[in-house]
Amino acid sequence: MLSLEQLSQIVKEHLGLYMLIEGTQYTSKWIISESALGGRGIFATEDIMPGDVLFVDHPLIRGPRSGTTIQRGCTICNKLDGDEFFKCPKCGLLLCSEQCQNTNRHGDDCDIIGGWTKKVPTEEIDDTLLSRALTAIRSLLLNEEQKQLMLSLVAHMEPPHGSEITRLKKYFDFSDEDEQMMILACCALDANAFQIASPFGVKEMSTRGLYPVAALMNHSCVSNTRYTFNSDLQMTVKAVKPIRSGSEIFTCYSGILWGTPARRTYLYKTKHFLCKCERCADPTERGTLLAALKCFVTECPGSMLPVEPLKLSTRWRCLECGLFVPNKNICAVQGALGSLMGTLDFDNVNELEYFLLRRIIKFIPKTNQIVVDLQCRLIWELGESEGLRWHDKFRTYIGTVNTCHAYIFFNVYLL
Ligand SMILES: C[S@@+](CC[C@H](N)C(=O)[O-])C[C@H]1O[C@@H](n2cnc3c(N)ncnc32)[C@H](O)[C@@H]1O
Repeated sequence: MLSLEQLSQIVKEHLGLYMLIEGTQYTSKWIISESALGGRGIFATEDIMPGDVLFVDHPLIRGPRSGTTIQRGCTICNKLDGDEFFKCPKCGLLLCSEQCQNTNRHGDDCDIIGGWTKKVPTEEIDDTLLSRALTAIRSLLLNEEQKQLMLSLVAHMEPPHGSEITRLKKYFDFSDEDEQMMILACCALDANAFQIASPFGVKEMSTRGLYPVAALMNHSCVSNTRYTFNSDLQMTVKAVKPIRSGSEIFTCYSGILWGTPARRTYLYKTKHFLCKCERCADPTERGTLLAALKCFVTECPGSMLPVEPLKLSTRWRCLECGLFVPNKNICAVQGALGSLMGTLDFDNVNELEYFLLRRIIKFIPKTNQIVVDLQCRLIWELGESEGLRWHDKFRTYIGTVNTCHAYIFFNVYLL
């Protein structure tokens, strides 16, 4: 592990190239330091105002995500599967066009993979597996300093990572050294990678990037920054609220509109920690009641919330009639709601609208994250689809969407 001084130096060099953006010099208003949450974090060295750019990071490695349900697409432009897709005869990577095949990026990928001895003919190589492993494979292209930076990031070793690399050995021979580096890259990616947003409406493979400076930011469910990507996949991190000198600068690893049980479970499963931030500790989540469920007493109009939200086995209590419900019953309802959501076709706007207005609202309070999520999706779709404009539907949603969203964004994100 590098010392804080060594890490700060490498980070400065990594960012140095990008400090001058559109003629503006951004001086850093933060340092890397020990965090009370454990490990390192980023801390303000002067008072920071909302809108201030904190840094512009660029990925050490980027590429397809590694989940088993990954979509099949071009490994260069990320376009999703079509008739014209083919495997590169030299390396077996999936491509959509000669143009993508002729890019430097593919040339680099192909040089590494094409340099390995193939154990089977190219047609028999599992291109989906190769795509899942590709981001880690790209770690072999890093120079020594970049490797050092990647290896200085937190890495999740348990449960064991890199099965996609081990499985590749059925198709290729590569050195133990390469294997070790790719597996370490998988561990670093798991702990630190950011999913890269693609422009709305563009159907692309989901991708991720290892942004090493952003990766040093710890999580808070009431983060004080937000990030955006430009077309070159640079990530700009800006403050969204005043940050006092000496305070920690946070990002949010989970969905901000998820209720506490959903956020904490996600953070535990993916980032291996149980968040204890003040939003997680507040049963009402700053009055937004995002996790609320309807009271189990049929005639009671009340909402139920966890009594001690930081305890995984907490009882829940109705705010109206005071009924206590054991955690296992709450989990059963949450599981059933999750299954119900799993049956939805999110591309079908009419189905979503029917589900929201006629079905789900009978079972959960209007403040619940599922209602909020469906409202967001509908606003998005109705605002974008031809002949289905958001303002035409305005009256239907005005009571719920306007007040609910303004309230949630204000309380959760901005305060
Ligand atoms: C992307 S890294 C953040 C930087 C990290 N602290 C370091 O020293 O490099 C993510 C890891 O930091 C820790 N972490 C981040 N936010 C946390 C929080 N709110 N509470 C506890 N641990 C946190 C967890 O170990 C998590 O897996």
